[in-house]
Amino acid sequence: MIDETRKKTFLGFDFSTQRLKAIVIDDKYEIQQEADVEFDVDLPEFRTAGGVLRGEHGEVTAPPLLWVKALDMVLDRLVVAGVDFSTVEALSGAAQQHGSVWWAKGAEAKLASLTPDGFLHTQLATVFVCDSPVWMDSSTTADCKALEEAVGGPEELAKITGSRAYERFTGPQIRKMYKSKPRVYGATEKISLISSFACSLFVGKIAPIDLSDGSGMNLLDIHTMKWCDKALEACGDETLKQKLGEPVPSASVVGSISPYFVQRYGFKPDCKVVAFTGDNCSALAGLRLRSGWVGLSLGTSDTLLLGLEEPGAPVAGHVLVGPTSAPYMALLCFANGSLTRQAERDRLCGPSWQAFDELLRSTVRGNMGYMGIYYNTAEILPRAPSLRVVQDSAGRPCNPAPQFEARALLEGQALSARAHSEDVGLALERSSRIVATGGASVNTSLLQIFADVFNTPVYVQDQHANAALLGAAMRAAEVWAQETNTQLSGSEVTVSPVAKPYPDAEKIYSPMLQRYRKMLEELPKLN
Ligand SMILES: Nc1ncnc2c1ncn2[C@@H]1O[C@H](COP(=O)(O)OP(=O)(O)O)[C@@H](O)[C@H]1O
Ligand SMILES: O=C(CO)[C@@H](O)[C@H](O)COP(=O)(O)O
Repeated sequence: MIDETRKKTFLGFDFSTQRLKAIVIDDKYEIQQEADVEFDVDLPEFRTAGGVLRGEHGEVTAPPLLWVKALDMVLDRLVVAGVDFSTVEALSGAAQQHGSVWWAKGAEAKLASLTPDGFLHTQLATVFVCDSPVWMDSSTTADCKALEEAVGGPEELAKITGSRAYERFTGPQIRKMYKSKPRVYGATEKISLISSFACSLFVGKIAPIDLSDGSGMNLLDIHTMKWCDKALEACGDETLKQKLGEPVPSASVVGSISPYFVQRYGFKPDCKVVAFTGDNCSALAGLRLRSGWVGLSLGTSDTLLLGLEEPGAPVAGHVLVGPTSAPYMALLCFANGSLTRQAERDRLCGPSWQAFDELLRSTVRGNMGYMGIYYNTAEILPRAPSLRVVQDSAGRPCNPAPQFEARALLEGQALSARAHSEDVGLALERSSRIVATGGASVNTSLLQIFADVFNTPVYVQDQHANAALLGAAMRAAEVWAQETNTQLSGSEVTVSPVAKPYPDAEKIYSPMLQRYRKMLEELPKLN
């Protein structure tokens, strides 16, 4: 029997690219406490830039111990913020997608026998076989080709797994490890996604991969919800299935919290741990999009999200298993999001969003014909290397004044999002809305540009600017309520308009969209 009078809270985490965030909500979804740890700033000893380490040939990794140490830190920050962990009924989390964590032999036993008087990071220092390849990695083109060929071509792979082969997807990443570092592969007991790795820390055993994040691997059959044997065979040996474990629905309780957290932080022994999922999946869960609404996540990457009733067969972008009620979700991901905006801002006017905003305000919509493509990192959509292309109104290469570059950058990002969303059949109607979330969703000038370019109003959620984080805590609450047969008195999440398209938006941006498509066609292609 659940004691109705006792205070009940739910804890959510987001292990995203640049930081670890944590939030405590009550059973009415009201936010109680929050804390975060910024990897580059708070944990400089790992020497990351934007949360990652870069190699010479497109390899991008992060040390998993960084995330473990960040968890030690964020929990201590929650203690300082006054969190009473004994009120937490359930917790869940989100994480940057596609990255893989390679556990050494004996790791599971270690997770089960942590002593409460030590930090996690000191006790888990030797349980990882290597650094984790993350979603910005673009070094697996050959593995993508091999996987597509083995399964019967890119269209066939997309039909089965929801995506053609993408460099950052975990299947090609595993194949690269298997082929180029067989000793690392051989020494690995289990392979987790970053989401299931984070969940494992809480549950004290290797946690299962959830179906929604699991469909970002090019390994899962999104129709049968089982691993695709042909894809597994192409990416590893006969031990791969066992290394990955059986995937579970995202709304599963994977266990109770491990004794470590009970003894060290005062959690209840029956605090439930709900499967962790991908950050975009969690954002979709947190945004509660209605029919015709589209999510726009402006984190390190920019992504477009929406719920789907049917999987379809995408020509570009991804179909994932849905994290909540919609059976499937569509995802488009642009690698050059906030970090590119931030780097260009620094170059053009120094480290102030206000100064950047002043630059924007001294230009007009349509930017007098100046247009640009700014890829500071290899782009995912379209597949392209880092580059910069800036043109004047006659289509000539140019080097315009900073204010024109500022607008060219943001208009270019929004035009790219519109062009690619149209290409996958996403048609916005008069009643449509874009609901923005993520770190850059506080920037109303950026949201105004998206509203104009899409000719669609942009809203933000009233409760929190990070739907992935809020979504994690909400999923914990909902799955707990279902499991314990409890009615949540939960208030509805609400959204408010922040940017409305100007009446002449379509007239300005429709011809620019045609020009932008041409610029995209002329980009150098990756092999
Ligand atoms: N006012 C702002 N305008 C534009 N971007 C912003 C603003 N404030 C923060 N950001 C961007 O938000 C990004 C972090 O967003 P966040 O959603 O926390 O990323 P992630 O979840 O990928 O770690 C930073 O890279 C920063 O550039
Ligand atoms: O690769 C993808 C989605 O396919 C990225 O969106 C990652 O999931 C990183 O998320 P953020 O840290 O940018 O939120």
